[in-house]
Amino acid sequence: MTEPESFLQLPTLDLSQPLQSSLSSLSEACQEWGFFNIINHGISKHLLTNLYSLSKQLFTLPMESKQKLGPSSALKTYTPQFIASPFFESLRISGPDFFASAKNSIDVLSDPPYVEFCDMLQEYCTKMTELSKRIMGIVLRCLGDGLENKYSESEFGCCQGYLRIIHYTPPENIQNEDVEGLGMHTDMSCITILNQDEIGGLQVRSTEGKWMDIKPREGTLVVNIGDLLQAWSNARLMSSAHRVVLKHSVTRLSLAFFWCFEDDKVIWAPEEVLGEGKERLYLPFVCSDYVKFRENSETGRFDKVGYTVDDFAAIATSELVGSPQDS
Ligand SMILES: O=C(O)CCC(=O)C(=O)O
Ligand SMILES: [Fe+2]
Repeated sequence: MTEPESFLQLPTLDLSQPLQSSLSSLSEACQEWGFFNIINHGISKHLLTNLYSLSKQLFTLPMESKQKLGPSSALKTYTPQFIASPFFESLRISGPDFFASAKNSIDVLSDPPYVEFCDMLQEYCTKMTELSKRIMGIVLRCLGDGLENKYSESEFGCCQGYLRIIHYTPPENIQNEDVEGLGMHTDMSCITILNQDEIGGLQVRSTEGKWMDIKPREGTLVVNIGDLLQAWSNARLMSSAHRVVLKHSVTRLSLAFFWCFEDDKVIWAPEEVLGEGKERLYLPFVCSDYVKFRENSETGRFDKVGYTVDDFAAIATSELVGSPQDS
């Protein structure tokens, strides 16, 4: 496995400041890495500490309990270890009614249920929804003047979010080796907002194939562009491959909020977004068809390099994989 050679210095968007001064560094970061940091985002330390502590408790429940929400249950909100990786498990909370989604799962898991946990998840996800809308607007501004007003509602107005609480349990006694907690992949979202704990381990792959650490910083959330936005922007915004490496024998917890197009949305870059003189790079495709393609090609194949939207809809490879219109 390649050793990361350095850590990546990403631009930080301060949401309490006027945007103008950071717009050009942000545009560059979105094109080159598809990753940037945000601060002063309105998520309190208190909320995060409580969410982390209750989430950790939840993952210490016995496997028989957690399996009640596993892939063969009715809810399917829990992903046990050995699906994404041997060390990764997660719980999914879906919108638009985050409280109901959290309560459905937590009622099954614990008796008595943690109502305060559902309240916190509702608060966190509602804030993430507001943040996602705001950040989407900013990213559209990076693509050009006037695009925020033009497309925020018309193209992104039906986006929905979901949260994944992710718990990593590394093997004991890791010694000078990188253990992948989550293998190389791109996100299937428009944007993802990630809170990683102080353990670190998130890495992004450069175009030359070098792994760069994205170090955790207190009070900072990481935003990254996902495949849906890469395709919608005709690859002017980059959905970079990333992974999580476990370097210490301690558990790690992260909160990943995915902001996605509605299932039946057809992804097709508007003319004005294509970029000057640029050809179209993607065939139109239906969002849920891409999600299905990824699920079918990845389940139980955590040792394989992940597929991306380029494998699914890039015009150059369309003859190999077939376009969604053919099926
Ligand atoms: O756990 C992390 O820090 C990253 C998770 C991630 O990349 C994902 O769930 O897509
Ligand atoms: Fe990811």
